[in-house]
Amino acid sequence: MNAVAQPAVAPAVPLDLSFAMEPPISVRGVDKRYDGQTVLAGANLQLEPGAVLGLIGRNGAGKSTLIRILLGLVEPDAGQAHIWGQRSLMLDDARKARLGYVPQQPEALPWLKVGDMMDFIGRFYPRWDAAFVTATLDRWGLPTNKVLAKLSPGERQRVAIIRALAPRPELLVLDEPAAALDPVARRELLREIAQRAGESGTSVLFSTHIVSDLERAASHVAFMHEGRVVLQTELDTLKERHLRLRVPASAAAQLVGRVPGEVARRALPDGALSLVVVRDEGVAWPALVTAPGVHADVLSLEDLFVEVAE
Ligand SMILES: Nc1ncnc2c1ncn2[C@@H]1O[C@H](COP(=O)(O)OP(=O)(O)OP(=O)(O)O)[C@@H](O)[C@H]1O
Repeated sequence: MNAVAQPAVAPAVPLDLSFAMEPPISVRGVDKRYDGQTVLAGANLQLEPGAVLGLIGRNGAGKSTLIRILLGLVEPDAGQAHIWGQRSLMLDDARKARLGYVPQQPEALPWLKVGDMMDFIGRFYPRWDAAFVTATLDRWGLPTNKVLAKLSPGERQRVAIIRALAPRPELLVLDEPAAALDPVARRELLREIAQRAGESGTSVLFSTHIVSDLERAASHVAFMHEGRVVLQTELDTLKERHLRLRVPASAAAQLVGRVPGEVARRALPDGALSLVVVRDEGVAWPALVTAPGVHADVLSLEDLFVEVAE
């Protein structure tokens, strides 16, 4: 009898859930310089199990670099990044198998047809959901018989998203997943992310500069500015815990040092100050909030982004 060639199937990853209690992502005091330029300066980030964390920041703020460091693809100059309690540079197979990543510009295996690439990659993942791949390629109108290199950037990004979701990851990291997507595709993606987090408890980190995407999908938001995460907060309590204060020039001149809970400060043309302050749950606002002439207002997510990123 002729031996029939069988596809090489990766051995099943032993089920080790001992790390499930650890935070999916923990980044502490990470520094990175490129060619003498400081890109990350003491960046911290924490993702709790089941949370959907949107990482927002302007172009060049350091989001992709932080993501690459936390995945162990780039070595930091200082500080530590951990995935489920293990150093990102030394991730074991059990953790890698439960991690999905969509890079900003997916470029892997461009010579393969979409369907062949999915079949090939699927062999490496014990929990690969082939039915999800077929159904989602069809639902998102993606051709299985087209070579990846011939897809549009948006189509390639959607293929990369399906590829990252198919192994049913418990941690999903997406670097600007919506950048090349049209508004309809963006909504579909955000719905998929929110559904995964809600139904399967998948923890998600995605970077973006689109505030409305955060409002649709995220439970938490981290603002990145000039290489640091300047603020990380829950979206539901954002409005109760943050205030913008307009401090008139006369009072601003007497302000010595930082105000308790201060997260951003901007000098206004007339000598007044615009301050953003945060308070912990159950803690009173600083006295400055009710000082004569000080005007306090509640911030929208977009206001807060503008205040911390200016
Ligand atoms: N490999 C590299 N070599 C040199 N400089 C780099 C490298 N990677 C990133 N940088 C620089 O680091 C800075 C931060 O880049 P990064 O891609 O992390 O920012 P970002 O917040 O993701 O930006 P964007 O929103 O535009 O994608 C930029 O000034 C960039 O030029």
